[in-house]
Parts: sequence; structure tokens; C-alpha cells
Amino acid sequence: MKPVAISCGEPAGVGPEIAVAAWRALKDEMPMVWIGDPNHLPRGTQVNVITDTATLSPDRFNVMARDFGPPVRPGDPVAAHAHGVIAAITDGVDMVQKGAASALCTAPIHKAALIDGADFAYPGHTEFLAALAHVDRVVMMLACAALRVVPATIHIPLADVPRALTASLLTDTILITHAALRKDFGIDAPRIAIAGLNPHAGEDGKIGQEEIDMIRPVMTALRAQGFDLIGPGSADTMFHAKARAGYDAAICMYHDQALIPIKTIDFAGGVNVTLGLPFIRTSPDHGTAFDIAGKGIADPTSMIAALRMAAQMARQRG
Ligand SMILES: NC(=O)C1=CN([C@@H]2O[C@H](COP(=O)(O)OP(=O)(O)OC[C@H]3O[C@@H](n4cnc5c(N)ncnc54)[C@H](O)[C@@H]3O)[C@@H](O)[C@H]2O)C=CC1
Ligand SMILES: NCC(=O)COP(=O)(O)O
Repeated sequence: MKPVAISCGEPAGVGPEIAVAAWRALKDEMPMVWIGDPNHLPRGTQVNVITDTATLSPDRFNVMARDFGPPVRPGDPVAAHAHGVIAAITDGVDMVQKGAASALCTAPIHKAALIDGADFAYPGHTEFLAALAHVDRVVMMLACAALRVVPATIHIPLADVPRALTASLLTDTILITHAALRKDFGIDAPRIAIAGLNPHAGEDGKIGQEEIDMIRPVMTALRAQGFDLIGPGSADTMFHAKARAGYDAAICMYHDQALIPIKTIDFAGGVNVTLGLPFIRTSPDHGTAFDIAGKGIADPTSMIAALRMAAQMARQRG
């Protein structure tokens, strides 16, 4: 198997240390290569600098090295690193697209530093990767053993959500999710639950119209094509254990509606995966954790799960 490429993410965050900790846990299970500045790695990391993934070391931390310039201070991001952080992502995409890597696993970025240092025009990896891959529509899924969730709208202000929620967006989100559940998660007949936007899924139009005007018609049209869709449901009652047993993924209308339940149920084990790209991309579900960066206490469980999921998807796709 080709290695999974890991982009370094924000070097002042926990990205470098969780990458090394994950490598220690997984080095006998799967190959991986980290893209970043080796000066940002925890002291004592035994590094093998490579320029070609054909020369991976089996017992050292393989690095595609980039010079980010100024030194890093844990917990204190600097704009001067922005170009390096972005280049690590574009290098990783290049590697998967050329077949030198089997998948891309991204460590968390700090969007503000990228905007300040490089006028980064994207609110997250998801949107940036879609642009790099020239794909109009991608889907963010967060997955753990107990739950898979998809926010239909992603990184936009809450006030903009109702306007952004269109029949076309919801239809594409359901179709992309359905295809990925079959292709990447091995579920032959996916059951997909759809959340309403409003409290009580609109209470038959008494507390909002989006369910009647858009969500139900989209579901009716797709059900007629054979899709197994449940809802629209009240988001507040969709995530307890018995409800979760009734579906394979829940499509939510906005970011926090999807991410609060999964990060509450399994913050340590959740994985962020982008669906609809021409390559595999996973990520830990957490962010840069500046408050604990560099202290050696960051939990690598989510990074380990993200790397395992990337490898599993690569095997599944063959
Ligand atoms: N995929 C990505 O690039 C993501 C980036 N972010 C970015 O991260 C930055 C910080 O975001 P926050 O909302 O503060 O979330 P966060 O996930 O960085 O931190 C929230 C809390 O969880 C703790 N935490 C996070 N990861 C941990 C780990 N591996 N081990 C132990 N504790 C951990 C932190 O110490 C903090 O107390 C923001 O700039 C945000 O945009 C956030 C989520 C994903
Ligand atoms: N809250 C999830 C998140 O911000 C991750 O976004 P992305 O960088 O994976 O697009």
C-alpha cells in the first residue's frame, strides 16, 4: 500500500505531536509520510527526510521536508507560516493525485493565521480541497463507531443557513452521502436520516416552513427513486442511542446541528472525512488545541482513527 500523506496543519497547534504519536501507534500497521518543517516536530523524533515515497524508512518518521522560516512557538500561531501550511496541503493533494500516496490525512489548521499570512480564501480544508480538485460539491462527514453525521451547509454564519439550504444542495448532499456509504463504508442499502431545520422539524409549518417548502419535497422525490430516507426528524431527538440504531448516517442542516452530537458522543474517536472528492481525505475531528500544544498531553486517538480510516478506505477502493 502507498503511504498516507499527512499535512502538518498549524505548526503552533497539536498537529505535529499527534502525527508523531499516531505514527508510533501505527507504524507496523500502515505506511505514512508527513509533510512539513522537521523543526516543528517534538524533540527526539527520529526523522527520515525523503523526496520520493519509494524510499520510506520502516522505523523512522518519514518527512517530506519544507522550510517554514521563523521558529514555532506552541500555542502562538504566526502568519509567516501560512504559506508553508497551505503548501503542505497542496503537496499532499499532488501526491495523492499522482498516485505517490494512497490518501491524504490533514492535521488541523488555524484559518485566521492563513488569512492573515496568505489571504487564504477558504473557511476550511473541505472547501479548499474541493477547489483544488475542481469539484463543485463535496460533503463533510464526521464519523465515529456510534454515529455518522453530515452538515448540509458547512462553514457559514447561522444567519445565512436558511438561504443557503436549497433543494439542489440537499439533493446532492444526500446523493454523495449515499454513494460514499456504499463505496467507502460497505453499506449496501444505506438508511439516511434527515434532520429538520426548525425546532420539532417545523411542527407542520407552525414553527418554520423549510421542512414543507424544501426538505419534504426533496425527500419525496428521492424516495420515489428508491432511497431509504427517514424524517425529517426533530434534531433534538435524533441522536440518542435507540434513534441512532435506525440509520447509517444523519444529514443535518447546519454545522453545529451535526457536530455537537458526535463530538459529545465521541470527541476522542471522531474522524472528519470529505466525501465527493476524487481522492481520499480524512482528518481528526478536533482543532489546533492551542491551550495544550507542545505540552506532550494531546490525545492522538482521533488522528489514529483518521489515519486508520484513510487506509481502510484506500483498501476498500482497491
Ligand atoms: N480540520 C481542521 O483544520 C480544524 C480546525 N479547527 C481550528 O482549530 C482552532 C481551535 O478550535 P477550537 O474550537 O478551540 O477547538 P479545538 O478542538 O482545537 O479545542 C477544543 C478543546 O478540546 C481540546 N482538545 C482538542 N484536541 C485535543 C486533543 N487531541 N487532545 C486533548 N485535548 C484536545 C482543546 O485542548 C480544547 O480544550 C480554530 O482555529 C479552528 O478553526 C477546528 C476544527 C477542525
Ligand atoms: N468543525 C470542523 C472543521 O472546522 C473542519 O473543517 P475542515 O478544515 O475539515 O474543512
